[in-house]
Amino acid sequence: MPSAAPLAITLETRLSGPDGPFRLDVDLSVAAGEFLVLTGPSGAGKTTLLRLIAGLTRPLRGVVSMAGQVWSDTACGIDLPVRARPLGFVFQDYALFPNMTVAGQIGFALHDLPQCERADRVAEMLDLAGLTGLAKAYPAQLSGGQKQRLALVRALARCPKLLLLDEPLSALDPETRARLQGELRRLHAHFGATTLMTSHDQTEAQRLADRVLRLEAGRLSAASLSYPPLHLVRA
Ligand SMILES: Nc1ncnc2c1ncn2[C@@H]1O[C@H](COP(=O)(O)OP(=O)(O)OP(=O)(O)O)[C@@H](O)[C@H]1O
Repeated sequence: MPSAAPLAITLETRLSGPDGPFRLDVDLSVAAGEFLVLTGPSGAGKTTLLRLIAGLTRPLRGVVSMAGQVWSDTACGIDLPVRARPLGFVFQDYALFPNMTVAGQIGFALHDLPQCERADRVAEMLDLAGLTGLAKAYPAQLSGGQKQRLALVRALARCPKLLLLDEPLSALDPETRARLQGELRRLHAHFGATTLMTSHDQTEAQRLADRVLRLEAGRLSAASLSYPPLHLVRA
């Protein structure tokens, strides 16, 4: 079970939804190594919450800290830039560079490593993603599942403390999606990163997560489980 220093989030901001303005007001503690899935209706603020944690969006007020390091604190004027936060972010649309090879995309994420170390690390990540044979391919030559596996290992290449996944599987066909759920859980276990994922799919959320929370109109609540988590089924 996850342990050690948690990710602690107390954030408040104003959002404007289709039914008018509402407040995102979140107080959340996530254990180190926990896999937490956020569900909830469209427009509830799930993506915004991930963006606030990553430092891509500024909150009205609040604090984000991870393993004792304050990433942002509006009261103290602390706001670490995204690149200074040890996190990986995976978006629904993969966000791959179209003119960069598969190996190049991973190497780019490791640009500050010495060349020989970088090559070894790229090879290791390609192997983990099952993409070694496609190292020289470009994103347009990959299937949806391959693109998403690449986006995942690219985000994990630097061994981030925190992995943020925004609807990472929603663009995939059901079969690929089911397969990638197992891949996600495997990579999560391999890297041990605390993981926060958003998903519209209740079954997916409940099978992947250590804990599922529901975000509705900017407020978090516990979601009840009706399916056994995938990792428990496989154990
Ligand atoms: N910077 C911002 N300022 C004000 N409103 C915003 C801002 N960013 C997003 N919103 C609004 O906040 C609401 C929540 O958006 P968000 O994308 O976080 O929801 P979501 O739960 O991720 O939805 P979906 O499941 O459809 O992706 C939307 O109505 C959006 O237009």
